[in-house]
Amino acid sequence: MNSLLTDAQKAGERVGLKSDKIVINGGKPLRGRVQVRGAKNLVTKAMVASLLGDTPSLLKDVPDISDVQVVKGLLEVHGVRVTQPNPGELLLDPSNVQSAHFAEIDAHAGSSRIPILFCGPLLHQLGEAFIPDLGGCRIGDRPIDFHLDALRAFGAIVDKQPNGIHLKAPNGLHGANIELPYPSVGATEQVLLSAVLAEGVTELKNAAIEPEITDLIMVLQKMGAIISVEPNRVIFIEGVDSLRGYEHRAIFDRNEAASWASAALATEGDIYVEGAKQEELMTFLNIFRKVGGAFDVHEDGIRFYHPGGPLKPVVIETDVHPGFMTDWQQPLVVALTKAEGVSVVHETVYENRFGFTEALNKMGADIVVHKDGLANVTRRVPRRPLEQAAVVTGPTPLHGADVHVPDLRGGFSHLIAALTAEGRSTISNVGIISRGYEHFIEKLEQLGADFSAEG
Ligand SMILES: CC(=O)N[C@H]1[C@@H](OP(=O)(O)OP(=O)(O)OC[C@H]2O[C@@H](n3ccc(=O)[nH]c3=O)[C@H](O)[C@@H]2O)O[C@H](CO)[C@@H](O)[C@@H]1O
Ligand SMILES: C=C(OP(=O)(O)O)C(=O)O
Repeated sequence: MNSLLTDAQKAGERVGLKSDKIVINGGKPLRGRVQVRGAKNLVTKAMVASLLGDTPSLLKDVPDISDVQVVKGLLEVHGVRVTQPNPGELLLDPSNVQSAHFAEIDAHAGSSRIPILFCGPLLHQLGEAFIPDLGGCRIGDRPIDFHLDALRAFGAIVDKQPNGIHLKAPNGLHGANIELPYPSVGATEQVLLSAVLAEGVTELKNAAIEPEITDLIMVLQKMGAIISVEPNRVIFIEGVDSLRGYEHRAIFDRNEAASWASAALATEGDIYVEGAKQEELMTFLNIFRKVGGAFDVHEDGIRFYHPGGPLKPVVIETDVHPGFMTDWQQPLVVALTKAEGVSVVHETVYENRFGFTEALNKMGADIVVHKDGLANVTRRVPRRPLEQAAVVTGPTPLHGADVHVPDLRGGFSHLIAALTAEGRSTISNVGIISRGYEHFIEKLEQLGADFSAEG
């Protein structure tokens, strides 16, 4: 891959995106059907889990997104044979797992945060691991201290190097008692992927319990792991001697589903999201309804639509599951610019996740970001020192503008904003969107959007 390309161009190139820029003529409601497949936030981790087995794994409903390609490349440099028996399926054969050179690993690390999850499996298989500096969305510092503390507790020796970290486990990994300072998704996955083959029992307190974590636990249980999820965010893992491959259909991408739902509402449209399920979206659906959106739950998907009438302002606090997911707020904020009154979004998970609002303001929105958050005595989520709040005053009609995608969800919100705006918008750096939205250009076409992808 050409090293002069930007991260967004590289991400787009991995899935065959023809252009890093699209021009949208807004003002047309999105109507039609789209399909969501496996969740980026599960599929990539299940791919890493295949490293732990001694027979091949078969993963189904794998979306064609660039983060999947990044993890595929990383597995391949470590000797895993990755093939596609049928569209949307990956067969992952770990029978020849081997060490890779740092430069090779670094070249494949891409814009994803998944490389950090290779630590436990590689330590089990090879006794050492090189992990390059991480990509992923730039939405805060995104430290990896919980990951490294957990790995040290298992007995790993961590050596920080200029471009990444090197880990060794000369005496293998041993079960540990770990309490996370915050229910981090990634750190919980790190513990799961390390503990399943560690000697002895691991007790993890303050674990994340997102649906994608439950799905990963199901994958690991299919492989032969013994994991029990207890009340109050406690997980026990009894280490076993070996694991086999799994066959698994990935949980649907609830973040993509919520994004299309927000697109339907903001554009005053009607989108049937095939593959969306109610249970994992319950918190989103409540807020969607409070804002004025309508939905019908069906067996094979959910229809999201604007039923007419004015949209209403809401107060949202993003949170860990079962709270309002931080990845849902950006697309929904576009609909909030159309609500009659003042909405507030408290972002409590990341310290810098309102970068996308600048572009919305350029398009005519009235969004004020309070960098130190806002006091609110009636709130549900305990206040975190890092949080910010966005105050969205509506309704403000949006007009076309030239904007640059800052991150994955922010990028999708830019697409929606441009689709609702009066006139023409040029959106650059759209390759980032292909990190997590499968075939989004084709889906926009299916929904009748008026746009062209420029070279
Ligand atoms: C690939 C993937 O699954 N990404 C998701 C995952 O990210 P990711 O797993 O990176 O998110 P975490 O849950 O770990 O992060 C939550 C918070 O914990 C902090 N933290 C995390 C680890 C650590 O070692 N130290 C630390 O301070 C982070 O900076 C952040 O403030 O969960 C997030 C929260 O649901 C989602 O927004 C991302 O879409
Ligand atoms: C923050 C996100 O992803 P990642 O953790 O992969 O950067 C996201 O999916 O919105």
